[in-house]
Amino acid sequence: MAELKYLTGFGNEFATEDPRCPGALPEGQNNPQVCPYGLYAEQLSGSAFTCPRPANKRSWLYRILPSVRHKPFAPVEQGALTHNWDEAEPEPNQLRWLPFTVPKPNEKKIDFVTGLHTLCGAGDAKSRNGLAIHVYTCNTSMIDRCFNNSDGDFLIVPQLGVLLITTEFGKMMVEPNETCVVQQGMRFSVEVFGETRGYILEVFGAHFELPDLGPIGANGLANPRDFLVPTAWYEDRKVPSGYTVINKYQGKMFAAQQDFSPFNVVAWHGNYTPYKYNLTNFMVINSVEFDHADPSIFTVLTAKSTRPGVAIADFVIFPPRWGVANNTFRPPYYHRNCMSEFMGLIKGHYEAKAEGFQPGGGSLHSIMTPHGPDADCFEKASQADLKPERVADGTMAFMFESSFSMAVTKWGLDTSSKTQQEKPEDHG
Ligand SMILES: O=C(O)Cc1cc(O)ccc1O
Ligand SMILES: [Fe+2]
Repeated sequence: MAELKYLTGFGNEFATEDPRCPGALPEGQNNPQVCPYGLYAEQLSGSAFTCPRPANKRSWLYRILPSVRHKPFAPVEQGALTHNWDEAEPEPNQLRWLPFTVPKPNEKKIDFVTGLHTLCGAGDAKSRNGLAIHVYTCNTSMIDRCFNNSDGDFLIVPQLGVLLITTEFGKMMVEPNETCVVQQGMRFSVEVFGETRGYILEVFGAHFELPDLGPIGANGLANPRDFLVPTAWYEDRKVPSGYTVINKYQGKMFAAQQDFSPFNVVAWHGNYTPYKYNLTNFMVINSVEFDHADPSIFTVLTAKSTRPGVAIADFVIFPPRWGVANNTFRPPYYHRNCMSEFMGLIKGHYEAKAEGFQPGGGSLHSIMTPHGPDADCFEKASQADLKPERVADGTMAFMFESSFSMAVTKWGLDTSSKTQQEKPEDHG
């Protein structure tokens, strides 16, 4: 496949045409009486029409047929995806999962959508406030099927296998150690190339933003120019046997048939787009004299709540970096947090956790659940010679941190990946 081209910048006003159709973008207006090439103009709104300018998001898509040309939506098999937070009793203990099992291609063919499993979450899509954490495990590409999430935005963290994501806005290749965001309502289809696994942070009612930098200044952490946005790409493809548009709406899966590919957008402009980001571009800030800084210094993206400084969810990474602090216990401190902490591991190991935390697995430390380094880590770090040292080289752990008190799903508690929680005697 030819190298994909991307536009650059976080939240910019972009304009792009498939090079096969120069002049497809109307000039000077959004909906001329007749669009170039006889295309249909369609707006996709990502914010209320009346949101203040900095938060106002919409894009104009110029397409061969309008999205409305579909048969009715009807409920379909739900699998392990749910927004029902009352399936299981509350569980305040530390939870830990071994790598989530990926189905072998010769066993059962599972694509990205059928491979979605909800682990935990809170709040709801109806009142537009909350989150869900899913894992996807799949082995097959979506063929003549696309997905759109009417409930919220997906921040996708691939851990195993590359995703080739075709969206209405164009194509993105996303590999482990990268992340991508597909926002509410954007149709996409996922091609995979073998056994594939990753994590999804879904937020309802907010979009991801770059965190404010305060005294850090104008640069640092995830820099806006490193975010990549697809360029327009279309196919003019009739599908007489039926193309399936899957729609997650209020936590339920629906499907509608149409007789053409939805990836028929010849040109688009706007600031409401999917995007991707390579985690190695993160400009890491840390303590250079003493003490362990809070992990908020590693925030890549935040989905803010209406309370200042309080996130519906943050996406935080633990990248390779130098540890230099003097007279300091350098690993994460023991703590109890008024936030929920779900952690996953893309590669390598995480300094503060015992053996059970492996790439492709996860852990949940819920609100006020005590946690911290295991005894071995405590012992070593308390006696370490504090010379400058590389921390976490070759590794990438991450955290979805939320102000919501999350419920764990039945699947999350019953999956064979669920393992022994940390034992008190492992600590301190
Ligand atoms: O619990 C964890 O491992 C995540 C975490 C890391 C850190 O450096 C400080 C606080 C924190 O919650
Ligand atoms: Fe923590």
